[in-house]
Amino acid sequence: MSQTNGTNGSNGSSPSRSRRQSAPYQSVQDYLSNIGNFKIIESTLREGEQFANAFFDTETKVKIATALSDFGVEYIELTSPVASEQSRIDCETICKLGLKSKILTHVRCNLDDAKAAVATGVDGVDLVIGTSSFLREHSHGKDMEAITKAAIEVINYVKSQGVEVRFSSEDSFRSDLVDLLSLYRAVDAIGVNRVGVADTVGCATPRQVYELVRTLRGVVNCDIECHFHNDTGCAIANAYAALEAGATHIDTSVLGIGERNGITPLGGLLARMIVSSPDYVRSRYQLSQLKDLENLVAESVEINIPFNNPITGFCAFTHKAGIHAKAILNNPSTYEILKPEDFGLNRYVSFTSRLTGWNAIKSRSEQLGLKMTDDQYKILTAKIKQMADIRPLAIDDTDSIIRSFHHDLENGKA
Ligand SMILES: CC(C)(COP(=O)(O)OP(=O)(O)OC[C@H]1O[C@@H](n2cnc3c(N)ncnc32)[C@H](O)[C@@H]1OP(=O)(O)O)[C@@H](O)C(=O)NCCC(=O)NCCS
Ligand SMILES: O=C(O)CC[C@@](O)(CC(=O)O)C(=O)O
Ligand SMILES: [Zn+2]
Repeated sequence: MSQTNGTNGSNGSSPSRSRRQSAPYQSVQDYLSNIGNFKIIESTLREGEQFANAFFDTETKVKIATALSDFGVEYIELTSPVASEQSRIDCETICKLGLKSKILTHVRCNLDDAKAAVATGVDGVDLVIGTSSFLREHSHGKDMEAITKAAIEVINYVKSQGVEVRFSSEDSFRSDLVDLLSLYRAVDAIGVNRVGVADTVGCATPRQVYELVRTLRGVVNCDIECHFHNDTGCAIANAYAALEAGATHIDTSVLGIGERNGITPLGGLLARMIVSSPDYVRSRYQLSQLKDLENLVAESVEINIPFNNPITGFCAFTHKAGIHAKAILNNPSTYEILKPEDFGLNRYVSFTSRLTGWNAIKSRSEQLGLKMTDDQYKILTAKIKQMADIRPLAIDDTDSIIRSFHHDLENGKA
């Protein structure tokens, strides 16, 4: 595959014109929308530890937390200190690193857990309690009145310790809306910093998310955090819909790792957001570190990065079909909404298949320093297609065909 630097084909159009071209379906922004002003609560070290393959020793947690902070996420959420003695020690260790990101830990909504959380030295405590009938009946057994009472008691305690506090309702999308709004209103009234909406089972659609968050935005004054599981493949779209509706914070994990098939992935969310809010995303996050960050986490939990991962999947910036290749070589925006250079990556134009066209072969020949006429490139392309019809060609194979064709031309044999 040949690499292009993405600089050819610039059309030199005015900023407003190119903005229109890059986002043709963007409408005038809704006044509620936070797509250009959101914060990331990075939960690889909490939700991510719930991923089936995850085992993070202290050294790995420190490496991941440091990499996340260097990347620029605003918050890092850690496993509850009551989960185990090592979890508690690790939480204290990470708090003492002096990272740029604020450190949070995630605990059940009870006083004992909250005291253990505050004692670790975190900047904030994320409280959670299930509000759906499923969880009220089968998880903790509390009714809405008892949940509200516990929430108020625990939030007041955390606030009294001078620590930021968030209150989230687990399984929000299968909870009664009136119950939910009354609970959020009650915690907002006592000064909670954020309320959290959680699609715990991944059942919500973007439209449902938009409607719930927009309604909630009218009920509370505090920030709104959203957490989306990916069971039905909507986790990134739901995060986007939440921001459009006025959510302020989105939970992510690197590669989306978490309970079952996980949550909104950090890279996937940024792929979505950089298209909508390029200046905001480029100014806040060290995008060229994304690949290393994903590799670090992938190695830690012993998985491969999926081929179709946004941004870092091995073929995310590979263009194969001849029609695409020609246009990409003229102007990368023809078939790319993301710019690989934003992430310190390169694009590749394939020139080794039966789908290859002569423009790609011309480009590759020129990279090899071999000049021919357009008609000669076309004959050469036909030969490559003939070979590629028989078996997949490697780059070296194709380069050899190009070189030998050119050599024959020079020697009057072709
Ligand atoms: C938290 C933890 C230490 C509790 O362990 P445990 O006492 O052995 O209890 P179990 O895990 O079997 O059951 C969960 C308990 O939490 C209670 N609970 C569940 N959600 C709760 C909530 N949001 N607020 C308060 N209590 C809650 C349940 O009622 C149950 O209590 P029980 O002892 O009366 O049965 C353990 O589950 C753990 O290490 N968890 C890791 C963190 C985690 O589960 N995170 C998921 C995200 S919420
Ligand atoms: O604190 C939140 O907002 C989300 C919490 C949680 O991750 C809890 C869980 O593991 O079930 C969820 O998905 O509901
Ligand atoms: Zn979750």
